Amino acid sequence: MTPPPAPPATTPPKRRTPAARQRVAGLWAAALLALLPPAVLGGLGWRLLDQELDASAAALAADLARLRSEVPAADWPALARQRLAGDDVAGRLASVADTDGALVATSTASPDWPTRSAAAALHGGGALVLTRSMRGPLALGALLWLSAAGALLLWRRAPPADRTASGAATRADAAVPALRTLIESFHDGILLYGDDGLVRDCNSAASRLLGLPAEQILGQPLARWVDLAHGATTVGKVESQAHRGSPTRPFPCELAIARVPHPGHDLWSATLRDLTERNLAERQLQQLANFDPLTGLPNRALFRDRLRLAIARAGRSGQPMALMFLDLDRFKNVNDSLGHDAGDRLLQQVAARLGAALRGSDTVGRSDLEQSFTVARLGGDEFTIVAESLRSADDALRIAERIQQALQQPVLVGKHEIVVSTSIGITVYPDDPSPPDDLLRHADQAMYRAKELGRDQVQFYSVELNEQAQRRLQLEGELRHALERGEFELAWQPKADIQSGHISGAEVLLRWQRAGQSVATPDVFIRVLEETGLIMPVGRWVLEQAARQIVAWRRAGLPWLRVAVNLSARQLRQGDLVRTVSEVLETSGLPSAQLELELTESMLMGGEQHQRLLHRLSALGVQLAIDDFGTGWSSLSYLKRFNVDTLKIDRSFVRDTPHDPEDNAIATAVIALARSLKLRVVAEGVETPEQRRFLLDNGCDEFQGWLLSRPLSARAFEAWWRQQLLLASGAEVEHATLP
Ligand SMILES: Nc1nc2c(ncn2[C@@H]2O[C@@H]3COP(=O)(O)O[C@H]4[C@@H](O)[C@H](n5cnc6c(=O)[nH]c(N)nc65)O[C@@H]4COP(=O)(O)O[C@H]3[C@H]2O)c(=O)[nH]1
Repeated sequence: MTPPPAPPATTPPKRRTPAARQRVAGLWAAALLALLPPAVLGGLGWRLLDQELDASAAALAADLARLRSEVPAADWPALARQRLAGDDVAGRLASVADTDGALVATSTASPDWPTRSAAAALHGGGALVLTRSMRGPLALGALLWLSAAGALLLWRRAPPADRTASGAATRADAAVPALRTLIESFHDGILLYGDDGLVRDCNSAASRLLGLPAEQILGQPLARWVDLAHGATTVGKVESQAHRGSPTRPFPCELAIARVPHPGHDLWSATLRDLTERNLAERQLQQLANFDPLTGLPNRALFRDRLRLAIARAGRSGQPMALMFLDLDRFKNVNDSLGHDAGDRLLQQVAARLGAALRGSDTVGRSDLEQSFTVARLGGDEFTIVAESLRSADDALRIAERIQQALQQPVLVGKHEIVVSTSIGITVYPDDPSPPDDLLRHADQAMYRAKELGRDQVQFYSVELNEQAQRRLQLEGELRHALERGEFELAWQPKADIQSGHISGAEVLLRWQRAGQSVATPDVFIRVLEETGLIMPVGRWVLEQAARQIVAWRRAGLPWLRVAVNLSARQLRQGDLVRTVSEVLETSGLPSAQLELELTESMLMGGEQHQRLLHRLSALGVQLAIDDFGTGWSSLSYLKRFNVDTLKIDRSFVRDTPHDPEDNAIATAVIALARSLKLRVVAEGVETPEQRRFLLDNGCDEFQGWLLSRPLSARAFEAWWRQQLLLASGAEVEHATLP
């Protein structure tokens, strides 16, 4: 790039500054000072010369008068001429006149102009005029005056430092190289230039910044390299642009211009600071503050800004705008099973797919209007899209469907092919005329509803949804205090040997009893507990309560009973589960073999970390059971790798046995798998004698379900259990009557 032409180095017509006025006054004073001493000296010298001439004339006249009195009158003129020719009057013109004024004698000298004459009367008559040239003394005086005036003028115009005492001057002289070294050490480029804009001097940083040796910079106009939009002599600091190398490349700079007082004429200094790195750092900071580092999409902060602008535009144009909230379905499973790196890569690919799906004006089959989209990642697996310039809410639905289609294609993450689906919540402005934060909340609520409807769904926001969300918020608030208010209870559901019907254990199930309300089952609140993290203290409470109860029953004379406690994925991920379990065992006195932890399949797939954790739990002597087996990401290799003791056939597979061949096949396959891996297999949700018979015939070990007992309060369970024990001890017949 060729630098712009240098602006004319003119200074605007200006009134004299105080400094300039001071300088002029100084000059007058200097001139006066310079003039006065030579004038005084000259006057005095002139007078002295005059007196000396008068005295010489008087002495010569006396000499000539004596001569005239001593010689005869006829000889006197010749003697007079002889005397005048003597060296006394050398250089001076002397003329002697007789008493009648006739010229008697005259010397031969002819003094240069200007001359001065002195007359003396000859004793006895006649007169003498002595004339001498004043050129010599005058020339000397003029020379003296000039040199004095010159010296004074120079003194006046020299910088104050130069007018210091000689010692200080010596020090200043010595400081000059040090000053140069100092300037050379500056990282900023410094260029010195005159009113004409031509560079007089520069430090090596300037030459480095401009990418040229100093020789190629000196004598050249500064404007060749630096954009001087504000003028070359406008003192101040501005951000500008400079040009480096040849051919030149522009770079941003900070330009500071200062006036440098200098004898004779002012100089200017331009200090150049390269802003390339600073600007880069600023851009990086801005990037960090506004964009998600993983996907490069706008983050929540930038998204909020864009949403505000989009609302304003929609308000002006009257064209609806849709806000979509996307959440990937079962993303946690990917994270848990394939690890966070895989999860990250999946999110990156989803971001790219969203961008690709929305690119182009025919996104919703329209080319008449220029639509614009903002895709952002709010965090985790949550994405938002602002779609502007819609015709109606239908457009938003078509966009959502397009996104779903785009995401349905399998994503390759490492060696794994993953199929993701997404739940989408939509709210449309101005149908929903809420402020930005509420719009976001409404889209989020709609997304929640979409998830509840069974994933991979699209749901629009509605007033009813809002009410539902309000209820959830209220639930959350109430759950936060449920533990301290003692509102949680445990329900106990027995498990029995499928053959003998002997009680083999019990599963504890959480219940929430709010004052004045019916008992709530986990489907009402467990998800909220998990999402809010409240599952951590509540989960610990369940463990403690269950262990304490079993020990209390044992102390009350009942046999040991293996108790199964459900765990949430969050309890595995967060906190130190092994420590919690061992503390609970220790404080309660429950033998570890009497505790069974029920996990879901997806929890097994949390990679190495979960594997280690489960091994440590197993090392404590605790039993591990896989709940709802067959519903998740069943993987035989996981079963082998973890020290699992029990498989539980999910009740959804038990429900339609023995009538549904598919369920029969799954149930028998799980049993066969458990047998071959030497695991205990428990069927849950057994409600009918036929189901029990079918499971028994196929080799199931234990069963659990309403056929045996519904979940009971601790007191009811104890009573039921005692009765069962009684029956078992005295009346085997009773069991035999079980179908
Ligand atoms: N239709 C039918 N249902 C039967 C039958 N027998 C038992 N059930 C129900 O099946 C569920 C069995 O528990 P789950 O599969 O571990 O599933 C549990 C478990 O995953 C979770 N949960 C319960 N308590 C806790 C807890 O303390 N911590 C955690 N993290 N989760 C819990 O909540 C889920 C639901 O618990 P509940 O509502 O108590 O529902 C229980 C139980 O009441 C039957 O014959 N027919």
